[in-house]
Amino acid sequence: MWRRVASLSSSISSSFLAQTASRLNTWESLTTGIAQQAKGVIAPKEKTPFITFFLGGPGSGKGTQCIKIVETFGFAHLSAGDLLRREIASKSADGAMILNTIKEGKIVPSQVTVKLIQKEMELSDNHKFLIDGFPRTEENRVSFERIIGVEPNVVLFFDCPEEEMVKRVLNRNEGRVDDNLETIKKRLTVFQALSLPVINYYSERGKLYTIKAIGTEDEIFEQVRPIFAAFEAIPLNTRWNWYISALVVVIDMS
Ligand SMILES: Nc1ncnc2c1ncn2[C@@H]1O[C@H](COP(=O)(O)OP(=O)(O)OP(=O)(O)O)[C@@H](O)[C@H]1O
Ligand SMILES: O=c1ccn([C@@H]2O[C@H](COP(=O)(O)O)[C@@H](O)[C@H]2O)c(=O)[nH]1
Ligand SMILES: [Mg+2]
Repeated sequence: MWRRVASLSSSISSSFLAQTASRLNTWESLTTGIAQQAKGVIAPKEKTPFITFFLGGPGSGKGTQCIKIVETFGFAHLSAGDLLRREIASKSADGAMILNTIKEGKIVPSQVTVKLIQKEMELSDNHKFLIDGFPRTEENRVSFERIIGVEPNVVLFFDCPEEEMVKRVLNRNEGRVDDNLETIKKRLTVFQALSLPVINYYSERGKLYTIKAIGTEDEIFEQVRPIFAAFEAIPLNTRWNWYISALVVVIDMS
């Protein structure tokens, strides 16, 4: 259906098309969510989940902007890194393995991370999830889709120069075991090799919103705000809403 609408005119800007495709994908993923609920994979909730994946290199400013997104748009913030650090602090069975993996700048096995995210989603009363720093690898992505049974509605990517990311991480001063030059270099290599393919995957599906993550925190948020504001403006709870927004697109184009 969305492909038919999208092919009506080649003169529409690609960003507009990407936005439209994304809205239509929202419908696709909502119906997938409903199907998964029917199969009992995820607990039925009053509203279908709206999922944002927030990706970007170490120190690109994801966590900082999550605070603003939560304040403004009321998402539940799930930082994969924070969930893993909580496992270390609680000395859980996986704690020692997670600590070593983080010190090495490597990626924790998907099943461990996805289970932690799943638990938080199930415990939350919210239906809007801002999943920060995940999926880090294609295997993470596939594992999330298989276990949770839904795809993201929006994927945000913070594009930041390496020099700036290194500077920010070294100044962070939060006592993180991975905030040292040796681990940062490893994390940057892992990001390039394993996380960029995930970003490319979502770009090809028209779900990716890339932000140049340099400037002040407020300047960056002013680039982030319209992305979520657009989704707030058009609630997609029903098929009719969907058709209406598609119609608006067609009228806009003519
Ligand atoms: N726009 C900005 N300009 C300068 N410093 C910033 C900016 N945004 C965030 N910072 C600072 O950079 C550091 C890293 O930011 P943050 O923790 O939000 O990054 P992150 O993407 O979550 O990193 P990680 O993936 O390592 O968790 C923090 O000390 C934060 O205060
Ligand atoms: O999905 C994930 C997220 C994180 N990790 C590990 O944790 C650190 C820190 O993550 P931040 O998002 O920067 O807080 C990361 O370098 C990985 O080692 C992970 O394995 N999987
Ligand atoms: Mg962070």
